[in-house]
Amino acid sequence: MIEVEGLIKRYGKRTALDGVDLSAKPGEVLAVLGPNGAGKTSLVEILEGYRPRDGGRVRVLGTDPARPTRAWRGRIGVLPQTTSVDPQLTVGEAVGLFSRLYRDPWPTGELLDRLRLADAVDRRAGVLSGGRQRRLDLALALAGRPEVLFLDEPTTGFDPEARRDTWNVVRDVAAGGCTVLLTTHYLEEAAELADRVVVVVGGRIVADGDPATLGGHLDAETTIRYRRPDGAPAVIRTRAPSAALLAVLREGEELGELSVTRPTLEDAYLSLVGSRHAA
Ligand SMILES: Nc1ncnc2c1ncn2[C@@H]1O[C@H](COP(=O)(O)OP(=O)(O)OP(=O)(O)O)[C@@H](O)[C@H]1O
Repeated sequence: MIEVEGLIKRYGKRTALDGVDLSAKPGEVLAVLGPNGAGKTSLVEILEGYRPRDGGRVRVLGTDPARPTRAWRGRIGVLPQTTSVDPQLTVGEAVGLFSRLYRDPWPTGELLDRLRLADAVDRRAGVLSGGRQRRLDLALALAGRPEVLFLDEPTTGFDPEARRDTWNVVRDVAAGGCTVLLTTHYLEEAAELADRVVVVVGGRIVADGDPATLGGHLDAETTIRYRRPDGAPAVIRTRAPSAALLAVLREGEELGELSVTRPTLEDAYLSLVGSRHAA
């Protein structure tokens, strides 16, 4: 669905993408993470056909986005980082207008229901709250039932409930076979949604793997924490958590506040980005 090899993007003397390789299969949800200025938006907008590249091979649904056709555009959905909806249009008008561009659109009423915007159908886009405006943007991205969906920071500024709602929509769309590529600053969002996480730092991919361990980039120690009977805290870091736990239990201790935690995506991300920044 997405194939990228040796992608280069320059702005004057500055190299924003420096030999990026990437691929995504049908129904896969891929999260692109990275600090500000890492090159995420450049990458996504090249794949969407909105920015030219300076080198490398790129195909989305078999087409080079540098030469987009109308038919190809009809098969991809785009949620840009900032809204592009005319603030004077009502929600119903905006979705209706977009739907007419596609051969087999998602029925407007159904789409608005799914995004919890049905009660706002007659409200102007410009007066919606930030979260609802973003959901309207998502409705427009989904209007054509895309095969590949690009989401640039889809839930920035959302409250937790709206974020969970949006995650469910994205999960449903992916379960229907749509490939989703999203950029996000929320590690929780990547951990919840993505089958694969790609970390970009300084225009290069520094890790590509599953969200639990980032493909083994993380030092996979487990932390066991508990309180001894005298109230003193104990912390054990180990690669063999079952054996360590058994050894403690054999001592006959009552383990207060026992917790066993695996490293999180955040740990992996921070260690990757931190070490690169320090380098
Ligand atoms: N139109 C442009 N002209 C010049 N430099 C640009 C342009 N767009 C991006 N850059 C530079 O290229 C680098 C990558 O920018 P890009 O917006 O792709 O990063 P990003 O990871 O999306 O950042 P953010 O998370 O802040 O959106 C940055 O150093 C940025 O300053």
